[in-house]
Amino acid sequence: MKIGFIGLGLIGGSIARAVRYFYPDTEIIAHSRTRASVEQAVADGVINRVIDQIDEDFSDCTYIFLCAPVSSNAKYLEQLKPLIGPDCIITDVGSTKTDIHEKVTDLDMEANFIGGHPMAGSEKTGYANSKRILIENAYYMITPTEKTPREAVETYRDFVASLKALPLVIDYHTHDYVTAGISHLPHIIASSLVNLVKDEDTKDGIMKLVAAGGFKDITRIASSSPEMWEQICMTNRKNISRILTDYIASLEKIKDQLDEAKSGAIYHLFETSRDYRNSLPVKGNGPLARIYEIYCDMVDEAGGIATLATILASNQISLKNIGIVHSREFIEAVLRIEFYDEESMKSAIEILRKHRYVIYER
Ligand SMILES: NC(=O)c1ccc[n+]([C@@H]2O[C@H](COP(=O)([O-])OP(=O)(O)OC[C@H]3O[C@@H](n4cnc5c(N)ncnc54)[C@H](O)[C@@H]3O)[C@@H](O)[C@H]2O)c1
Ligand SMILES: O=C(O)C(=O)C[C@]1(C(=O)O)C=C[C@@H](O)C=C1
Repeated sequence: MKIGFIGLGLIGGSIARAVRYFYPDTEIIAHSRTRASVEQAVADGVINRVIDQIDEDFSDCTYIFLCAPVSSNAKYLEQLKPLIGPDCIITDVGSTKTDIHEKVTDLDMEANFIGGHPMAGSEKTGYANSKRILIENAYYMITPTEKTPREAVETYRDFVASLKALPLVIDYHTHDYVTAGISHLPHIIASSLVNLVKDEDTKDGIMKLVAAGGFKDITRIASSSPEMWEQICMTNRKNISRILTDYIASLEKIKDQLDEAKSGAIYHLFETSRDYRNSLPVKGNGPLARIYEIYCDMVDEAGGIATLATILASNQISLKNIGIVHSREFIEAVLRIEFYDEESMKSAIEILRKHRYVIYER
């Protein structure tokens, strides 16, 4: 198998690493704007060759992954059209799908296109931050066209699953409606909140100084790439605008409830969100979902860690990792204990609590 990548940053690099791991003999070629990254990928053994411009080298690829920002991906279709073989599948990883599907239709390339979008990522960009396990256990949305051969869709779905992601075939309109709500609006909220705090801070910047877990948890994604997010917003304007309208209305409702001191309504706001948030499925949240960790108050005595480890070992519970953490979330240092599976973690919590350890679960 030969696979081509155009754009080899966080997502392209992560997929290339997964392909290299699960299909070591695959020939992987890549063209990217950042020359240093693709050269590093060759040095890492992740890809075989750097391609300076889009040429016949892409002609015999089984799959070509477009992994640049969304609007840039769409621009490559035209260059690829005269080059690709009849069975080649061009796929992308872009966060919006309508724009690229419309370009594919305009160019009459539907039989050779399957849209793709792994629901995993980070606020960090670039090949240097790519990880083989990034897409593992993450939903990977697949948006075929009406003319993509069904066998090609099935083969591609199996390929995605073989990289340990969770394929989900969906139409591209639904994709853009859904992602506006669970990804695009949250990014706008995070960035606008950060900018609001920047503008409302005291002259001596006390808000910035004391900002703690709450602010940091909800705004991590405000550090994401402006180039990528500008293109996402510009290619899903209608869906984002619609849900933004509903969101603004919900904020106005909350403001009215506050102004009128409707405490029951405010209680209901937090109660409903807590129940829904707590019901989110754990499966499909990317590699982080597979971390089974707890935090435990440090016992301030010599050999404290050894005692705790011995209690767990004598109950046949293996530890994956154990270490002291100094985190702003906890007043004192705590012990972070990581397990191999959920069952071990649950048993450990029960046993340690019986021994009067104070445990914090995530
Ligand atoms: N970051 C995420 O969380 C995330 C998650 C899922 C999907 N995506 C989608 O994946 C795609 C890539 O995002 P990323 O996070 O990997 O970004 P990134 O910035 O880490 O990587 C983009 C890569 O594309 C290259 N590039 C940029 N413009 C190019 C062009 N015109 N031609 C060739 N190469 C170009 C860059 O040099 C870089 O190597 C985007 O379409 C994005 O919507 C991102
Ligand atoms: O975890 C993050 O940092 C992300 O923003 C990942 C995230 C998201 O969940 O919104 C971002 C964009 C993608 O298209 C898919 C996933």
